[in-house]
Amino acid sequence: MSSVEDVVLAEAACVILSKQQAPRMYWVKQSLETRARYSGSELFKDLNQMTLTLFHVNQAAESGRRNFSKKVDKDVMYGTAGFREKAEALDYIIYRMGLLAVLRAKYKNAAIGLMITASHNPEPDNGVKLIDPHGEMLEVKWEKIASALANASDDKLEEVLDDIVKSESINMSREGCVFIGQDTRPSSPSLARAAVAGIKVLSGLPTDFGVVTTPMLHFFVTCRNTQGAYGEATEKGYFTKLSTAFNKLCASVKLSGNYKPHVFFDGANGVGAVKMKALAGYLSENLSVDIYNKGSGKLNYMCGADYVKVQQRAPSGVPAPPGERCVSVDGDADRLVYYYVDEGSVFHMLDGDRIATLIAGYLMELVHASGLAINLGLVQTAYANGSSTHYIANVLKVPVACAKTGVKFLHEKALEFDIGVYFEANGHGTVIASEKTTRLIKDTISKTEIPAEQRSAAEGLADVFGVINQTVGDALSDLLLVEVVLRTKGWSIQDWLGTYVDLPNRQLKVTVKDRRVIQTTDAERICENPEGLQKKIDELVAKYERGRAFVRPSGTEDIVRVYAEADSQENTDRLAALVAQAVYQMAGGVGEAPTLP
Ligand SMILES: CC(=O)N[C@H]1[C@@H](OP(=O)(O)O)O[C@H](CO)[C@@H](O)[C@@H]1O
Ligand SMILES: [Mg+2]
Repeated sequence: MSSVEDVVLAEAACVILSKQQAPRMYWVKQSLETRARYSGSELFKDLNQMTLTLFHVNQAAESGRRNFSKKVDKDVMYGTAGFREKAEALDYIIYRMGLLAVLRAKYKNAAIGLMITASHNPEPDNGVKLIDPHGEMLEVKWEKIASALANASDDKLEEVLDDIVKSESINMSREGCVFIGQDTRPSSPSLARAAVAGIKVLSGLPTDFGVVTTPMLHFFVTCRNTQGAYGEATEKGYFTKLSTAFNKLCASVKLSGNYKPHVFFDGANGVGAVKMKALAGYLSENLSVDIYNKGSGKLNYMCGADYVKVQQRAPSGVPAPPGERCVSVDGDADRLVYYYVDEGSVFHMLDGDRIATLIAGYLMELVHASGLAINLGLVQTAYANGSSTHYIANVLKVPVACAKTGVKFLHEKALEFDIGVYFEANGHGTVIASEKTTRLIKDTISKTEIPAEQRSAAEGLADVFGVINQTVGDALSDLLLVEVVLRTKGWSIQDWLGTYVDLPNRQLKVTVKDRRVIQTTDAERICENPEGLQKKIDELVAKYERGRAFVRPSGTEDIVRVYAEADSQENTDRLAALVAQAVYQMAGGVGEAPTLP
């Protein structure tokens, strides 16, 4: 037994003795005595584990009570985007997520990511989410564990931590490596310190990457856990991987048609602007980027991808001439939307559905040209515009699947295809390839007996997977891929918009007493509870040409969302308002009732 472990055991005994927890005191004493007798045996290892756990868990709870006491009584929930709250109510949650990240890292025996951000939400908010070993979102079972840990009272903290260690059989002597990232919010640095405190008290190993985009942190985690096979876990490694593939793809296509290698970039006054500036330095003359909303204004205020998508208008602060291709990213740069304003000052948006169709169409062409038997599919949510679904299925002839809102559900569904493209209408999405497909593409490139054209298409596919961040939707990486496709096709943004016509659509929010009364099925397209609500929605929808509507409880806000589309904006707005009224009446609406337009 090493002297370090001796000290740990001795300290554990002191801490627990001093708290006069009689049963535990007895237990630790016994374990120390037994150690002497069984030193070196399996039984000793178990006892040592238990004592280590007791010590750490006790220290974590003590330090939590002392420095990060629980401030709010209200229960919080680890939702589709982790925890999101007002920043001042978050330090204890983030401290506890630091603890949980270490437990998860020890459980998985791999590095785990901890990102501090509230994405597109207002500047005074903040949040935290954990990233699993392959860059995925935290496993659903652990979301519940995260909520239980965040909601435990200070005096129950030790018990809850102990339960997690025992129920998940966590080996506490493993390394607990946690990668931390933060967005540019003023509250982020102190919250990152809370995370580090939580990580250290459980003897975890924090690596703080400072200000990074959420997708960069996903990338770093994946690089680390693949021992560098996915790339190098540094900013330089990230920029180099993306830009090398992008520059190669650009070099293979001459500038033609209406494509101009230039975009106006709205950075939402956040991290996207900072990292785009760095990335632009790697792109040589293949793309020039004019960056606006670089951080002098308020984060996400009247700018950014969410503002542009929801308000359906151009952000302030971007002086783009009419007809010019513009993009907006959100506060942590995992969402991307394109837009332009025409000569008549009319705003045109090209959202996640458009990006998905553009990319899926391009990939389908490469797959056909490569002659490979690859099953390509596209995953959307119920929020996808009906016209986009029709275009993908009937014009591009790419199979479409529908998943529940929330990236992890889309990602999961996309895994069912050899190559899965997934995008939420709000601009969050990416492309993933199965291991088998990645291998097949690689093998094809190296087989000289395969015709050169097919090999070159396979090389194109390989380069697409160099540009795209497969770990998660990534605004910067998606931007590069969209630019490659437009360049290849020789398209202006107007040409791209011309592929199909969006149906008018409207999103509304309804506040109800308890949004959990709304229960849905069939990828959230059907409402099962409250009884009778779906029947009412069906009746309303039937009255409108090309009508479609659904309702679901938000995972990130305390509201119910209503979505509607129909043949005209006027009809759409009316249908949305009627459905909102039905929700208000049948699902316990509070505050002012929704009014008709
Ligand atoms: C309609 C909509 O845009 N919903 C968003 C929003 O979720 P809600 O559960 O709808 O609040 O935030 C999620 C996290 O960013 C994102 O995945 C999702 O698409
Ligand atoms: Mg985001």
